[in-house]
Amino acid sequence: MIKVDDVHKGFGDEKILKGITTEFDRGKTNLIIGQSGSGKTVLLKCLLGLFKPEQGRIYYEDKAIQDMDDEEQRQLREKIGMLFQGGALFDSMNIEENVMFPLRMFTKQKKSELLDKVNTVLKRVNLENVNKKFPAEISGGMQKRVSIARAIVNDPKFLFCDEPNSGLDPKTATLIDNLIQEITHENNITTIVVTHDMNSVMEIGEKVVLLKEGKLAWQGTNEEIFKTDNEDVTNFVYSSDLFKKIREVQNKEA
Ligand SMILES: Nc1ncnc2c1ncn2[C@@H]1O[C@H](COP(=O)(O)OP(=O)(O)OP(=O)(O)O)[C@@H](O)[C@H]1O
Repeated sequence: MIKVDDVHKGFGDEKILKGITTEFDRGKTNLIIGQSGSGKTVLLKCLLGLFKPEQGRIYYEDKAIQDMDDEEQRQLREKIGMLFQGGALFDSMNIEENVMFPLRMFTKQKKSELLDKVNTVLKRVNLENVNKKFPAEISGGMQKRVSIARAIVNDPKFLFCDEPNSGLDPKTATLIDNLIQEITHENNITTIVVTHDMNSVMEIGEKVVLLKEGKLAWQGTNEEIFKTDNEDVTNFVYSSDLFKKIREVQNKEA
């Protein structure tokens, strides 16, 4: 579990996060949504300790990052998996080397043990026989699966995904979403996904946090989001014509 308590963050005179309080649950896919510029990435960077809030605290389980010494922060980083926007694989490394990268940073195990772990996670994301290929030689969806394998190879307790679907066709995007959710449940991970994608909200939004202009506008589940009359939610969700039509049909049927 990650708890965010009254977090404020700005740059110069500009206030970006204006007192965010929420919780991200363990064993669930927690989604942060909101319009461009609402502060999603800034919040993610605060959670990761890359930005220091001017006010407020962020708790990992029971301990606030603000109270952790350097060694505790290093230990925390070991428990975090990151799935970056665009995959961010190293072009000059083959798939096996890409997935092994975080293990090399954090462990001193023998190469054969590392390779076992790499093969286990590649198998988990349904990728076999690609070890010696380079990122440019596989599809975007496969690259994304490699990125997921790399994010979970260290057996993280916390998984952060920044726009995991960007650049994927709808079917592949759904496969990636479902994979993230399955791994979250299997390993009881606290997963946080930053997304614009309403399909992701429908598919895997076990907890959804909507930001608007640096404030928490609404939070709830994917089932609740389509029922609420909260204006910020309806403005965000039904800015898409498709979802507007779905709502019209639902209202007619009701
Ligand atoms: N390092 C920084 N220095 C100054 N301003 C920043 C910095 N990082 C973000 N901002 C500002 O914070 C605001 C929120 O940005 P943020 O990237 O969190 O939005 P977002 O909700 O993630 O948007 P998008 O969906 O487009 O990625 C923006 O106005 C941005 O210019």
